[in-house]
Amino acid sequence: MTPAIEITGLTKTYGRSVALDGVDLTLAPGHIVGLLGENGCGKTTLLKILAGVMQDYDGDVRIVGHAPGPESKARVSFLPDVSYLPDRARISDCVRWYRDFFADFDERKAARFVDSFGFGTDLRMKDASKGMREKVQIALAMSRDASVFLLDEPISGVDPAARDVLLDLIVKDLPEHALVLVSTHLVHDLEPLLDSVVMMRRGRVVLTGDVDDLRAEHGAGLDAIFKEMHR
Ligand SMILES: Nc1ncnc2c1ncn2[C@@H]1O[C@H](COP(=O)(O)OP(=O)(O)OP(=O)(O)O)[C@@H](O)[C@H]1O
Repeated sequence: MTPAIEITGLTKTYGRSVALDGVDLTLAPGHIVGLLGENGCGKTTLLKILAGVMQDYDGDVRIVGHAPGPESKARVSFLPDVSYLPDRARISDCVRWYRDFFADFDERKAARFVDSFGFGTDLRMKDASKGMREKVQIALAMSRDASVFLLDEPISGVDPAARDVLLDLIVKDLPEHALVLVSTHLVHDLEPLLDSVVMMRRGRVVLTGDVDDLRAEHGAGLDAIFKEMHR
């Protein structure tokens, strides 16, 4: 089966600063993978390149066999770590834009998700809290029938009780064979969801592995492994 993501020698610099330093990474479809690492280690940069929104890099990147571009973008659902929905938009507008823009968008699925939040589709983004915006953005991103979901810090703004609801939403009705690559600092919250992890440090991938294998090998949970690595 074609890898969901295949990266060879990926290097990205911002001026003299090296954000990604020769990243090699292959991820198979059908997994939920945590992208972990300290602040500034390159997670967002990596996700932006995979999403096709950052084009200036060296190395080879393939998403389901395609270099980042229109074909890969049609297969990738990207949730950035910033709020991108316009203030004036109502939730119903956002749902309509997604429907018009993405052929694989499931409007009924999105409506179910939004319904479950209980704040109605007339809500304007300017009146939504950070957490509410995050919920809407996750609902939109997860309502696509994508092959690869790239989620950058999806639950950082929501309260602990809402986190579980959103994590359920992320895994619920996931398209078969989809890869979910999710960056997070909330290792403990995401650990139950993850099949495997990619740990980064200073622009490099320093550890990859199956979560159960890592736990058995280190005799500790991901949080402890992460802290140990970054000590
Ligand atoms: N637009 C930019 N211009 C210059 N340097 C940048 C820019 N964006 C990121 N960087 C630098 O690139 C490196 C990687 O940043 P990136 O945002 O990818 O890290 P991150 O792992 O997502 O961090 P965090 O966990 O804090 O979100 C950092 O050193 C950062 O300062």
